[in-house]
Amino acid sequence: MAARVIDGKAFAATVRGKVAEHVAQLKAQGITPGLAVVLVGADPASEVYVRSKGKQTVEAGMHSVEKRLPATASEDEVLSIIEALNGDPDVHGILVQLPLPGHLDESRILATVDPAKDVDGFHISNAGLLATGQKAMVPCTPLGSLMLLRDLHGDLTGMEAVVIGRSNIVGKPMAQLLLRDNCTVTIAHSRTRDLPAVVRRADIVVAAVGRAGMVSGDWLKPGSTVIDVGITRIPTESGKDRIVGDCDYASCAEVAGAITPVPGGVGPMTIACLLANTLTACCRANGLPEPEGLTA
Ligand SMILES: NC(=O)C1=CN([C@@H]2O[C@H](COP(=O)(O)OP(=O)(O)OC[C@H]3O[C@@H](n4cnc5c(N)ncnc54)[C@H](OP(=O)(O)O)[C@@H]3O)[C@@H](O)[C@H]2O)C=CC1
Ligand SMILES: Nc1nc(=O)c2c([nH]1)NC[C@@H]1CN(c3ccc(C(=O)N[C@@H](CCC(=O)O)C(=O)O)cc3)C=[N+]21
Repeated sequence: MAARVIDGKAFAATVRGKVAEHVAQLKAQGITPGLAVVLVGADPASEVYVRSKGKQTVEAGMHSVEKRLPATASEDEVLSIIEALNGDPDVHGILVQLPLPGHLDESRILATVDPAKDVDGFHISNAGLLATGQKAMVPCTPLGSLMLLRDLHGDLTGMEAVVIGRSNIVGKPMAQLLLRDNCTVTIAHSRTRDLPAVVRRADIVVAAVGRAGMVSGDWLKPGSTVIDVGITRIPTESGKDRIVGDCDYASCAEVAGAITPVPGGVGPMTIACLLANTLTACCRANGLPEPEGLTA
């Protein structure tokens, strides 16, 4: 039987609608949540994301700030922009678009963002809070993936989850969230022996690798849920890029019980969760109760 297609695009629109409702309530009290995006250099893919983040921020009723620096910007210039945003009371969320140009020290830059405004959840203090089961800012892509899984399955307790990829921005926080929801979690990576056999154990597979079509349907346990985080750009004859995931969609959709498409799966959830995190940060900054259903 063909897998159910998990409509991340539609779910993300619902999340953004909830965020917009909360924002309207805050604005009635004279509070406008604000998100600042810092973009260093002009990577074309980053330009696309930053533009759609700005548009969706404004559509949700929030204040949107864009700080652009040339690819040649010095580390001190980037740090002083972040420090200014840390001190700006109209800004509740700060996102430094990755990847950064190679001459910049990414960990030093991310560590400069005020953890309370770290809507990406990349600051080590947020990573540590998440790992120790405390209230944190949770990275957007794992948070969005978890929302899709909870919507599909309700309680995840006892499920076997295999996360492929161990990056600090996707794989590791994803594994932490699944663990917190009582899954039995395995993290696989490039040194994993017999990856297909590991994946075959999984009720839930999260693929966050960046290798187009790597996971094939015959790796999957029939009926399992596949969350495809990967995004690889493939040039097409028309000159416009097409994006594909880490899973071979055609063969996986024959075996899985449910699968996220690329595009239209996890990607839109990432941006919706960025707005949700900005709202959460704004509520915390103002000592107000947090929105329900929009945090982990
Ligand atoms: N949809 C969205 O919103 C988002 C999508 N992405 C996409 O998700 C993907 C992953 O991103 P990110 O985590 O930043 O990537 P990284 O490159 O930081 O991490 C990739 C991970 O995949 C592992 N890996 C590489 N090759 C293999 C292999 N052959 N078998 C098993 N594991 C392997 C690596 O292992 P090792 O550690 O051993 O090197 C590493 O842990 C990318 O395609 C990215 O574009 C990212 C963020 C948001
Ligand atoms: N500090 C930081 N935080 C990030 O969250 C971050 C980042 N840097 N750098 C790049 C990655 C990638 N990322 C995506 C966001 C949205 C889509 C998205 O909306 N994708 C759509 C389609 C987009 C298209 O067609 O290109 C989809 O999958 O349907 C994808 C990927 C966030 N990232």
